[in-house]
Amino acid sequence: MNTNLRRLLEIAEKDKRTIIGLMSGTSLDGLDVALCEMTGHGTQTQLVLRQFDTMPYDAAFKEQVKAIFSKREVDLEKVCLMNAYIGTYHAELINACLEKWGVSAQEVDVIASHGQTIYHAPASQHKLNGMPNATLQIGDGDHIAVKTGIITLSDFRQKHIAAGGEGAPLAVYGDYLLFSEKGQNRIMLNIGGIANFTFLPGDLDTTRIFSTDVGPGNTLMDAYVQLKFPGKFYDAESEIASRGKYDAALLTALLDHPFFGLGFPKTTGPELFNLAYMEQAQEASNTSHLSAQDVLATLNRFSATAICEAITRSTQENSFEIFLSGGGMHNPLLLQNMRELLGDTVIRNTAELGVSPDAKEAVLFATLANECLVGEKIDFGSGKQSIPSVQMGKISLP
Ligand SMILES: Nc1ncnc2c1ncn2[C@@H]1O[C@H](COP(=O)(O)OP(=O)(O)OP(=O)(O)O)[C@@H](O)[C@H]1O
Ligand SMILES: CC(=O)N[C@H]1[C@@H]2OC[C@@H](O2)[C@@H](O)[C@@H]1O[C@H](C)C(=O)O
Repeated sequence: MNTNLRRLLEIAEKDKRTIIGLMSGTSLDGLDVALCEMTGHGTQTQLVLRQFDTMPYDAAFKEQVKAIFSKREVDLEKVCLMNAYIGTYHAELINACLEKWGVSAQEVDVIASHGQTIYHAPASQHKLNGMPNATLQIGDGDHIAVKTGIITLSDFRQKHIAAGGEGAPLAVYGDYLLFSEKGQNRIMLNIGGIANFTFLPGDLDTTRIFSTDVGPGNTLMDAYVQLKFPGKFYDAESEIASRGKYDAALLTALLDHPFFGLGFPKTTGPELFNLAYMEQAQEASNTSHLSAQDVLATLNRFSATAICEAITRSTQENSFEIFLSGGGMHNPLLLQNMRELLGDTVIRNTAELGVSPDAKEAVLFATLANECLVGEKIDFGSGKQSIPSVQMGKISLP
């Protein structure tokens, strides 16, 4: 038997697995690297987060990715090159983390790599009859496996689509396995570039679990800051937006899109929520004259409104607690706007559940890899909210 295949079987038979989860999102702030120790599987999964770092991307790399990111027309050669380049770059960042942590590659059983989404095309957005939901993440897993010497699982989203989903959100699997709590309805809300949440019922009725994107999180605010304030990547501590006030006419125009009328679940991305979307709303509301501070305050209110309206529209429960994760939770004005819109709803974060909010998405991919290696079918959701019951991840042997 191939020695790597034998190694894979040995890993699957271990009581405890050491898995590195990776996440690189739409903000392009860096590669999230989470070193996880996992025992069990399914609802018996036990996780210890041993190490976590976000390895920052250099400015040149951010520009290289942005040149091929969420655009209908791109230089195909650049896409081809970046698939290999990102795989190699991620491998280098992983090796740097292992050295920093004093962990040898031999101690790591597998890597779970999300890769870098460069285009997301659910049928509700591409509207091409007869064509499937589709999504594309690059950063090839074979390059990571060879350059770290560690078996690597990658490209998780394709199986989700093959089994009837839109390739996202995948957080629902880890949210359900790690954060369900009897007697407490929970909303696991991730505020990344795009905001998404999972509803976890306190009665543990798995047919009532669902997960959906809700609209922009940080992505529009970040894009606008990068446009208007060169050298800045985001509105740290909402310092800029806090000096403005939101414009009701622009907010109404931003919310006036068919996406917000779609049922749940649904997914989206910067393919829709981008600067062109904002400029169209400004033209429609005759608000192109607004100051940068007022526009940013309005984009902040827009994200908060999209999030809160989706939660209240989709959750029939009269009591639930929200657990935040993702970088948007560090945006004070966004949280203030959400509290205004949600009243006395309790807003906490996943650190209170033992998982750093910044590490959560990388941890979720480690959980998906664990399920691929030792999990069994999980049946949850129902009807249109049904969630593909599949193990995900392509396996790359070093
Ligand atoms: N101190 C802060 N003040 C305001 N915003 C912040 C702060 N820290 C982080 N953010 C926001 O969080 C973003 C990074 O968050 P995160 O890493 O979750 O994004 P992401 O990985 O792109 O998410 P996703 O993959 O879900 O799109 C930053 O681009 C910024 O918008
Ligand atoms: C195609 C893609 O990369 N989607 C991301 C994006 O970022 C947030 C939201 O949109 C979510 O649906 C998803 O990532 C998280 C990790 C998910 O799949 O749950």
